[in-house]
Amino acid sequence: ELRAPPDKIAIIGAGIGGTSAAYYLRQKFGKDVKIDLFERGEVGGRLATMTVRGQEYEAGGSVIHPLNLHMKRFVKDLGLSTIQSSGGLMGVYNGETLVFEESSWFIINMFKLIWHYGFQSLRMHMWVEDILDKFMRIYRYQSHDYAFSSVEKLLHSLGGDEFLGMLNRTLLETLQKAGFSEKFLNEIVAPVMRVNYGQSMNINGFVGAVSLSSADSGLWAVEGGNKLVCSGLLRASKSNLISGSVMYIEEKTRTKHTGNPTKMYEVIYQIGSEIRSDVYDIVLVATPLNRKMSNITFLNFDPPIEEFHQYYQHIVTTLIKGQLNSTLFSSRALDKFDLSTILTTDNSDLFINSIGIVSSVTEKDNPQPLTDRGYVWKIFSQEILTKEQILKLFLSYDYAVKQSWLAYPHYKPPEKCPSIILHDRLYYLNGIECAASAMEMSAIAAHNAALLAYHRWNGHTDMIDQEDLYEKLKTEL
Ligand SMILES: Cc1cc2nc3c(=O)[nH]c(=O)nc-3n(C[C@H](O)[C@H](O)[C@H](O)COP(=O)(O)OP(=O)(O)OC[C@H]3O[C@@H](n4cnc5c(N)ncnc54)[C@H](O)[C@@H]3O)c2cc1C
Ligand SMILES: CC(C)=CCC/C(C)=C/CC/C(C)=C/CSC[C@H](N)C(=O)O
Repeated sequence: ELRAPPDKIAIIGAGIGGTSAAYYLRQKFGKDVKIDLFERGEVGGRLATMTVRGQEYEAGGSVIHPLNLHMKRFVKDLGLSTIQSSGGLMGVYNGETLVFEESSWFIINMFKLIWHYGFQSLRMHMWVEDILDKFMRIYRYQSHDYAFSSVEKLLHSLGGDEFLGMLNRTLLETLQKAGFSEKFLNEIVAPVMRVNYGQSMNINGFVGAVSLSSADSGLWAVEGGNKLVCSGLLRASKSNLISGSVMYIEEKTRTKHTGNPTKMYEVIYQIGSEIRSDVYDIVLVATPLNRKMSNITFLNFDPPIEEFHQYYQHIVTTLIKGQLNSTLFSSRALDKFDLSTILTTDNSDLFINSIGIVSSVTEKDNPQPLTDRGYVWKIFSQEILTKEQILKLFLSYDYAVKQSWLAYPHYKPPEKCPSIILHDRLYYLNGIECAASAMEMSAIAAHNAALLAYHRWNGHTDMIDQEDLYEKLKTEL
């Protein structure tokens, strides 16, 4: 019942979304389809490293959850190795003092948490676990080849109205309703949102839960850099990398070798000063669609493709090798200061969101000071740090590098996610970021888009937007 596979597929963007789409499209459509992957920057996109004194450190997407099964699978299939994220002790600074400090003794830590916040930390853990449990259903659905035509339908199939409700309410509203105290929210939850998404608790409840899951143990990264997954998937998918910038996509009618006039997509792109074009049966857009980030124009579509104006949050990653000025945070001298990560509260009025010691992408053990004059610290801030600000943070430093990002959507519930199907055979992956931006979310969107493109090409409508999948697959056991 299968139609002949398409001749050519284009994917725009070689981040984790685009490269995993290439991998899954190859699995579904087989070896004969030609897959072109367009990338105007570096393969990896928001997975990138920066170098300090000859060592590489993650500058963008850095930690992966132990239950992120697509990322786990890629690493295994590609023969890559992993590094466990080193714990270290965390403290929370409110602009005046450290309102919470972890202890290296598990039991003392427990007592501290209970003393400060009662059993809220445990309740929060259970709340996140319950959401993760439902979220994990996606792997079952995808392993049975089911696909969804919108982000909302995908989320509904996992967690029903509860998940859709989370998209439409702020994390603050959701957690207040669940009875968490102001103190716990301000001193623990808000700092986690600031380090992960550079935003307040006014982000949507779903991305809030994803963010809180990063407090689980067992986080990991890829040895050599997470971007190795992208270059590995590109190779494994036997796709053709075109290092150029896509400017326009236009619908065109072409006569194929069968002699039939066929609707196709012309992709017009720039390499250096040269403009080229090629036509494709299927196109997947794997980059956020907005003027600042991808600047792709859709020409002559009837009806026109909707314009996307999603605003992405500006975040700066700065890496500094130096000696922290611990007195900024505590009256203790540096030799008594054992925190390796400092988060900040929303009202801290500080020019940073967080600061923490980081390991290089090859360090298997706990981070080591590069010389006796200091560790490498990673700082997240809304704006580029001035020299005066760096000198406030460090007693001395001898190296600083920075990278500015349009990092993730500026979350503002209620969220209306962009469509996955932009046109007949034109698909958009990054709409999923409106629910939550993370490597695994891009991989899930990529697998879904590959399945959707495959089923729509072959007319398998029964594999798309099936309701009650959880119950159906349960009885299939
Ligand atoms: C600072 C930071 C920290 C993060 N930390 C984590 C983390 O710890 N864990 C986690 O899971 N996630 C994290 N994330 C989020 C994660 O990195 C992203 O969700 C994920 O990498 C997005 O991948 P993507 O492939 O969808 O998009 P991208 O990586 O943005 O890929 C899109 C690609 O398309 C290319 N492109 C754009 N326009 C065009 C065009 N016109 N023509 C050709 N190519 C084009 C771009 O150059 C880019 O390479 C972090 C992100 C940032 C910025
Ligand atoms: C998608 C699911 C279920 C889980 C992903 C959990 C996760 C790893 C979230 C992190 C998201 C994120 C944007 C983190 C940014 S900062 C990361 C880190 N603290 C750093 O210092 O770089």
